[in-house]
Amino acid sequence: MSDYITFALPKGRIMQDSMELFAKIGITCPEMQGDSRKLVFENPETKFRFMAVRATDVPTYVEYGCADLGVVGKDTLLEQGKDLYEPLDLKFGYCRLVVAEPGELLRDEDPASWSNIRVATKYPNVTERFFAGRGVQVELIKLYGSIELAPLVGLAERIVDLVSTGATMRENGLVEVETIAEITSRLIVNRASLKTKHQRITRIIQDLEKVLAAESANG
Ligand SMILES: Nc1ncnc2c1ncn2[C@@H]1O[C@H](COP(=O)(O)OP(=O)(O)OP(=O)(O)O)[C@@H](O)[C@H]1O
Ligand SMILES: O=P(O)(O)OC[C@H]1O[C@H](OP(=O)(O)OP(=O)(O)O)[C@H](O)[C@@H]1O
Repeated sequence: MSDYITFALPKGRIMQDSMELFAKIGITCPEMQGDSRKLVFENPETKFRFMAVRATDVPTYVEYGCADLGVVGKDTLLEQGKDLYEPLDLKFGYCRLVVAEPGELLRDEDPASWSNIRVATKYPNVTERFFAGRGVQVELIKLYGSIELAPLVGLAERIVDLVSTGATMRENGLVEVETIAEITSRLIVNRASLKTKHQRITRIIQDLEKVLAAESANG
């Protein structure tokens, strides 16, 4: 067993928020500063290792134990449904997963009357579950990015995607129909690591919990 604690972190927007939070409990990695194409960074003094991976791949690295811990959006967890321990809501990475369609289409119809629709999304499982709960049949079109383009070119009139500032929807003439879920980033833990590295991992969770509680008390 490695004496390192390994984190899988998404390369994009979540990486910086994660490292800023970890610094507050003394987890740092000087090797990560500066531009680099490296994918693994280590702090040999404190025995922490950080892997930079695609956001959607974080749960896989943690599930297979290549990483003991990971940070990932709740959207990805809802979509993948993997068996991971999810002890903490880290509160950053806030956005919403919504159903949306062109504004002019919403003016002419009532979404409550939908019975059979086509939806483009990066989140087919969440979308199918959501509409199944409403008794609406969906034809799913799986996309990997720029979902807002689909209604503009007639690929699908409706989409399910993330909204943060709302700028992407607005600039593409789309409006929200309904929120499916509020999203934040979560800490996830490999179940075996929780047993084999119990003391160090429990300490990390408890320390983070204290920082998050203090931050929410300070507004
Ligand atoms: N506009 C946004 N504002 C805030 N958080 C967001 C936004 N878009 C995505 N997120 C959150 O950040 C996570 C990672 O998003 P990011 O854009 O870095 O990766 P991605 O390119 O969507 O994923 P991948 O690289 O795996 O395809 C998302 O899963 C979500 O939880
Ligand atoms: O409400 P806004 O602040 O405009 O943000 C929403 C956009 O951000 C995300 O896309 P991302 O930047 O990850 O690119 P992608 O479409 O390639 O996934 C999301 O999929 C929306 O397109």
